[in-house]
Amino acid sequence: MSLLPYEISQKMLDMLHVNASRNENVPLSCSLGRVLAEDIVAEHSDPQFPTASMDGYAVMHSDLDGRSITILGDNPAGSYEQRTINSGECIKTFTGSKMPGGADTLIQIENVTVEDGKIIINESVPKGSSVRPIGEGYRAGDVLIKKGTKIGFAQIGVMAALNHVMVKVALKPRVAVISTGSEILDLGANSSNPAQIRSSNNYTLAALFEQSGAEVIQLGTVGDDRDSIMHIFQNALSCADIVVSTGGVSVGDYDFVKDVIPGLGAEVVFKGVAIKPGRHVLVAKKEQKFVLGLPGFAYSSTVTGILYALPLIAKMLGRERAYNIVEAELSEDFKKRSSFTEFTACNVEIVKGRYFVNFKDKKVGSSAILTNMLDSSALMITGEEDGNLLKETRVNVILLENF
Ligand SMILES: Nc1nc2c(c(=O)[nH]1)N[C@H]1C(S)=C(S)[C@@H](COP(=O)(O)OP(=O)(O)OC[C@H]3O[C@@H](n4cnc5c(N)ncnc54)[C@H](O)[C@@H]3O)O[C@H]1N2
Ligand code: MOO
Repeated sequence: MSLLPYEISQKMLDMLHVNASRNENVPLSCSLGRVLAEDIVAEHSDPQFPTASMDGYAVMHSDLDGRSITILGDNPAGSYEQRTINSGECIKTFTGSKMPGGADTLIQIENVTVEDGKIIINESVPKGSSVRPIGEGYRAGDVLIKKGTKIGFAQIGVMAALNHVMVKVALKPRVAVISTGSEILDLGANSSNPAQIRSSNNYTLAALFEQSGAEVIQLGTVGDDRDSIMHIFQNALSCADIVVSTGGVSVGDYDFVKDVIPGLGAEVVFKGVAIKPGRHVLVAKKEQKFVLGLPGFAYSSTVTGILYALPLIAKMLGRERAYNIVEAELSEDFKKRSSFTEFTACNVEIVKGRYFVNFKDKKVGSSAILTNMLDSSALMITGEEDGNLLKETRVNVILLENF
């Protein structure tokens, strides 16, 4: 079986045309975790007027020379103060109030004594003190949040401040997930013999895709039966943008998925990539939809889900990239196991702003070991040309948080 180099498989994936223009309007309060389908531009500056940031007296700084200053009255927050002060005058002004015209400084209540309708300055403050200038936060016309951004708490707050009651977000791509294999038992199903294996792949992948912004259609498990597999794939294709299956793509007598996918009328983009784990991965396209046949092993299916499904989901959402790759330094020697591009579960530590990689408690074995991805794990990438690597070598790692 000839295997495609990893870099070429990624280029081919990247060249696939993906429909990235579908969007909907949702209430701001329902938009957490969704992906913005438009730039958020400030319609006004923040603040729109010079605004007090302390409770005190709005004054002319040149008056703070020890003289007493006459209080004209109160200016509570929210009132549209129209008065202008002249030299020798002040207005009691509160945190959040628009500053009166003529005032350039706010002297706090704690710094003055009030006597006979006047303030006496006990301790002066610098010019402009406790006044938020126009545009302190942003100016009208500033692009505050870019299209393609995943909405988090800060984005929600900024959009609320701009009175975005509704938000235009990318439609969630629909991803159907299927586990194949006669030996696998779906969650909660009774076991009839100890050789059966509890299915984890369809749940791992569903969680991974949901975390990446997709809507998941969980289709459970199907046995190694050509007709049943064909039937479940046809159903999946009728309702999903991407169909992702695990198992049945290698060379065994019961590996039917690799034959069923072309039988669906899907065009195989590639099958077999020089990666470890996941060399049997199959990517196919049918019109605007995609079918991914991932290998059955739990670690292989998760890694190939990250490498081949997440970029499609990200593109459909209009996001720039599916995951973050950072440069890190090996804290220990690393033994490469194959001549393929390898994705090795590792621990990532941040020390003084730099990433370091170690393999403490990571087991070396088959591609079934999903527990290697627990804790603060990442995937270290070593290329086809790499051999064993010495401590302190710089490597690239895929961070597995914040998809
Ligand atoms: N003669 C060869 N044998 C194998 C080759 C090969 O090239 N020649 N490739 C090996 C590699 S590498 C992989 S990866 C697997 C991939 O095989 P399949 O995709 O056909 O997967 P299965 O055989 O169906 O399952 C493999 C393994 O994973 C377990 N599994 C399956 N589904 C689930 C699930 N939903 N949850 C948890 N675990 C699952 C399954 O029980 C098997 O143990 O083929 C190698 N063989
Ligand atoms: O393709 Mo397999 O995933 O190398 O174990």
